Amino acid sequence: MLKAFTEPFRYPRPASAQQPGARGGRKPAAKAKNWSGTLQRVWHYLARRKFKLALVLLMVLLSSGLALLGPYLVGVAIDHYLEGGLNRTWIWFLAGLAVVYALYSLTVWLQNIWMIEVAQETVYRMRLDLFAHLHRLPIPFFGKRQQGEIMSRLTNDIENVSSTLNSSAIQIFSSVLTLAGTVIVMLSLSPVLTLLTFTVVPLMALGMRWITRRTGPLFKERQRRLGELNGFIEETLSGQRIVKAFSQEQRVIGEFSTRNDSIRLAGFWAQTISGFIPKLMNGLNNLSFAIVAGFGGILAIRGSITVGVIIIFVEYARQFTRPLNDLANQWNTLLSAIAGAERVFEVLDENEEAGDEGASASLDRLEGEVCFRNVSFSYEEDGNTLTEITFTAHPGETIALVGPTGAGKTTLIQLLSRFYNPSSGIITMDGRDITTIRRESLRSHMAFVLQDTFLFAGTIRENIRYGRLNATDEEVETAAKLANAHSFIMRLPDGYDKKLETGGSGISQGQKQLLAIARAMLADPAILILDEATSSIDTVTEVKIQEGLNRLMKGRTSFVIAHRLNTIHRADRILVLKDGRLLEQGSHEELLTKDGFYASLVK
Ligand SMILES: Nc1ncnc2c1ncn2[C@@H]1O[C@H](COP(=O)(O)OP(=O)(O)OP(=O)(O)O)[C@@H](O)[C@H]1O
Repeated sequence: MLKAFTEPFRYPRPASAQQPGARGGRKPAAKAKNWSGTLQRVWHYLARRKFKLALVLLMVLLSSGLALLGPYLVGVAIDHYLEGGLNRTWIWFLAGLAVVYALYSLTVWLQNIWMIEVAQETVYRMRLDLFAHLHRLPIPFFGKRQQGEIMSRLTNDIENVSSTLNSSAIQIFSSVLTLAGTVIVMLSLSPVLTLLTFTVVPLMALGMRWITRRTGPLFKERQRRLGELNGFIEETLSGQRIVKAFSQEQRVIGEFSTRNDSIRLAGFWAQTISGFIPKLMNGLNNLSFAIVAGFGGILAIRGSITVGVIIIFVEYARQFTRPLNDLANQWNTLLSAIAGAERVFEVLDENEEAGDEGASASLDRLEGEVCFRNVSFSYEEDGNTLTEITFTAHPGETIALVGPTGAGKTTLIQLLSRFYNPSSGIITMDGRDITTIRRESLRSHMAFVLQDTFLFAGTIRENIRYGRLNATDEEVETAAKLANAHSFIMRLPDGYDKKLETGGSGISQGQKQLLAIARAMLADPAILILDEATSSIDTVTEVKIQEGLNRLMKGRTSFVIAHRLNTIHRADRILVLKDGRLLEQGSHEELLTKDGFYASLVK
């Protein structure tokens, strides 16, 4: 029972937090840049549950105190037995000991569940804040970073913080307390025996340092290679069609095998070397046990200490090496959690979509007049993607954007929807500078039908309703009818309730386009942005799409990135872009007469 009592309590770690191979919680310590700042911000989250946290701390204090009291009472009980034999007082001692054990278990259990509650609430908030913040970040942020990398902050890094808060944080705190308490009680009982017990500490520290210095870089290397392997898996799975189309399966499997093997090797050495830690600790523990027993025995024979004190020291010697071991184990976990929290805060510190601070106006109505006045823009510091663009689109007009690849057609649309702000010049809608209008309000008057229509996992009905969330079922169906999507939807097994998988696999390219048109129809915008599909669609569907689009564009100012000659033909105005400059503008006939760049493109 004594052993069970003094056995260090291990907080259960969620399976996902266990690093395969990082035995004993020894994970690579990614370096945190600003310790105190990060801890303060984590504290800010934790402080939401101050009362619970205070209870946890109280329980940690109590359990640490009880952990010290147990062995002490055992020693005293033994001395008492040696002196007075089996009597009433001795029975009371045993009963007291049982109460101490029970209270210890209770306090540990309470601190554990309360801390889990606080930790889960903390990471729930952090996750929510991060996700909401990601949705307020400007588009360039997503261009600069890999999707997988952002995802890993939302999942791995937050999980790292979560598991550390769940377990390591209080384990470290209670280890420090137990260690301090043990040393104080040991010193008060026998300073000589305390010093003798401590002779193994420098050996432990040196041994641990020697081992962790070698395993740290190995675990880190293993994590790095694992990260690279994840990237490789993600890439090959999402590019599966290309892998198969070019018969690259064997090469891909070969490369995977090489990468996999390098992880195996790094993991093998990291674990083999770190496997010495428990052996070393055990050996040194036994040594300190022998020292206490041997020298304690001599001291007892001389009468300077009692047998009970030797028993207490034996237990304490065991007890103080454990917190040391725990501290060493948890340290790396703590460091990597701080680094994880830092990565989360790094994203939280990213500026939200710029420019909305001064944009307080909202648009109740929009006629749809769009003006570009000397608009220039560049993605990079230097260079110009668009230069001095000036044109006016009157309400209800269809504007076709044409030009060779890389001319700046998409960029012009990005500026119009305020995904980016112009470097110079001004864009107005109904005469108002669009930088003064809140983005949300501005975009509520716009709808997009893009080449790569994104359909979410959900039913067809839900996907169309994305255009206007409060639309009724009837409105959804009316929009689908106007978009020419109704007939194909009705032919599907579950009609409007057919479930689509992410990306809309299961329906054809043309059908996706029809759904996108229905979605835009439902949004009923004043301004429409169309990116005409370049992929060939069968003639029947093509006609349906065209009909749907014609109905959609009626009465709205439409910008079409046009690829088909008949779309361009029908446009009220054509903007001809080349190398970021607006070379020509006018109707098809006007531009042909001009016999410039457009005429040469048509020819
Ligand atoms: N996020 C970005 N960061 C840096 N440069 C970019 C970015 N997006 C586009 N560019 C560059 O800006 C220029 C204009 O690109 P844009 O996509 O507007 O051309 P486009 O006319 O739409 O071409 P396409 O018809 O091929 O789609 C190109 O030179 C392109 O390389």
